[in-house]
Amino acid sequence: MNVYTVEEMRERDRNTMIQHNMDILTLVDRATDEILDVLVSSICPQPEGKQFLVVCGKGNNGADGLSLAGKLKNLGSRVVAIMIQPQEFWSEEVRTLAHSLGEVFIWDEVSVERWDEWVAGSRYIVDAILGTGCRGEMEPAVAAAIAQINETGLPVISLDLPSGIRGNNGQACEIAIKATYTIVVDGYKTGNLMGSSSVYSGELLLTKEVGLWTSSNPDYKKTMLERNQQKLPSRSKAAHKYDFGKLVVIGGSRGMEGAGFLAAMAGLRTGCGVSQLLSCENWEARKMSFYPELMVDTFFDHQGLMEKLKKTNAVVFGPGTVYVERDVEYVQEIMESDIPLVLDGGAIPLLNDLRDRIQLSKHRLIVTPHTGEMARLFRVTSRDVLEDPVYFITSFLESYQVDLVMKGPCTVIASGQEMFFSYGPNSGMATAGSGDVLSGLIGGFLAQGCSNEEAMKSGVLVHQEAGNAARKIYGERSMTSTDILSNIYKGIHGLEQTIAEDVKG
Ligand SMILES: NC(=O)C1=CN([C@@H]2O[C@H](COP(=O)(O)OP(=O)(O)OC[C@H]3O[C@@H](n4cnc5c(N)ncnc54)[C@H](OP(=O)(O)O)[C@@H]3O)[C@@H](O)[C@H]2O)[C@H](O)CC1
Ligand SMILES: [K+]
Repeated sequence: MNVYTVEEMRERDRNTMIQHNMDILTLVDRATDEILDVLVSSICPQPEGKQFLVVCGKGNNGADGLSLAGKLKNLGSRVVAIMIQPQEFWSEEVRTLAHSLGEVFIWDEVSVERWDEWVAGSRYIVDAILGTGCRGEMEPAVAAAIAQINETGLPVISLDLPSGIRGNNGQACEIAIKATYTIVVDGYKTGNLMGSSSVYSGELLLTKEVGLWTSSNPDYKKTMLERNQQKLPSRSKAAHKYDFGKLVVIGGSRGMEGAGFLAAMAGLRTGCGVSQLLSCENWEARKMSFYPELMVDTFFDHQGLMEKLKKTNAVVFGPGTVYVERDVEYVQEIMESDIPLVLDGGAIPLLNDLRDRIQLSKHRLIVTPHTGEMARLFRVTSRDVLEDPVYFITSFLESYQVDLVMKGPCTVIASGQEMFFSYGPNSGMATAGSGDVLSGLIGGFLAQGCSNEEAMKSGVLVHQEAGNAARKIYGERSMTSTDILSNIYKGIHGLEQTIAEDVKG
């Protein structure tokens, strides 16, 4: 399933029209065939006799609304179509569609009584006010309509995006539609997945592709992260524990001891044979091991560290550490050895110190910042990153030449010329230690010989599913990172099951 920015979507529309000699009305017609298909199959199986209140804007999102209204009418539904803007502002396409629909009302001319009567008689509201064309400032008439729709209590079906959610970053304008369903046309927009979109979108439902031109060579190919893209490391019954790899987590510090333990333990749960937590001299992990199955040790200098990393297949550096300049040399040494390395937490700011030396790394580094850590690296605010996440992801790849897992409500894996979006909103994942579990999972897969891409994908998928399983038991409020950790097995089972089904065909 592809993901597009608004600019990419516009380019696709433009090229489809030029290369296939197609006009906007044909595109809208194709889009609403697919929207109707989703509406009937997933929301309202018997639309005949039911009333839909369809509220439309002056652009192509509004054209989608009017075209859908016509098709619902043909199926025997009752339709009340309202245009927000007066006629002089309508696009050519909107004019044509409104004309063929027959009766269309203008927002400013609708009395309160009429509105109340329509709301009382309707089963659904269709929100076709704004789609990908939404810009920041909200016009008063649009804001008023959105507020009034939100107050009705009726299920709202938003077309493409909830009106007021911006198509690239998912940020809400000062007001936005609170949808029950959002039917997304042709491919996810980055704004369907990121920012606060999950608060407004309700259930996301994607239409089939509508036959738009698609670049065979995009700057960055963007897709949804899907389970069936994965394979797990193989396991032999005759194996020795070192055959399954050894992970070392260099983590924890005074006051943040648990982070290192969570990461090391998460790694062990992926199936690696040995997992060790190493702490440096200022905090002796040995004195407080929470888990008997972990090896725990301390190092005091370079030599001590490299000695301890013998027979190590992957290192995660940074869960629960704080930035110390001395760590630059430790990280550099690991980079120059043959050991795959994940930089997390307190080790992320070291990237700026290491910038000139990253090319010396034998393995491409994996870095796992959340948006705040990303912002600090670029010396901007988190708000700046949230305003244009795709720009910052691409800048990150280009500036540092590393692989990236940007953690957030929608975690994004970025590597080379590709991005993978993992969408599955769960507020319970925003809890202390959740990121440490994730970096440990990625490290655990790396230690078993997975490539960076496989380890990042499996790590993110397992983390999300373990989080969903923890939510089922404890709920989003009460679940903690220990609960995510103890449900990792369910995430792994999920992946194993998908792989088994794929093999069966
Ligand atoms: N890509 C596809 O497969 C297809 C998508 N389609 C649908 O088209 C929309 C995008 O349509 P577009 O016309 O580009 O944009 P919108 O309909 O979202 O709205 C643009 C108009 O709204 C005005 N606007 C923008 N922001 C605001 C605001 N905050 N307050 C008030 N008004 C606003 C803007 O007017 P200007 O004054 O700036 O000129 C625009 O005119 C996409 O989302 C799909 O639903 C088609 O189906 C074709 C296939
Ligand atoms: K909309």
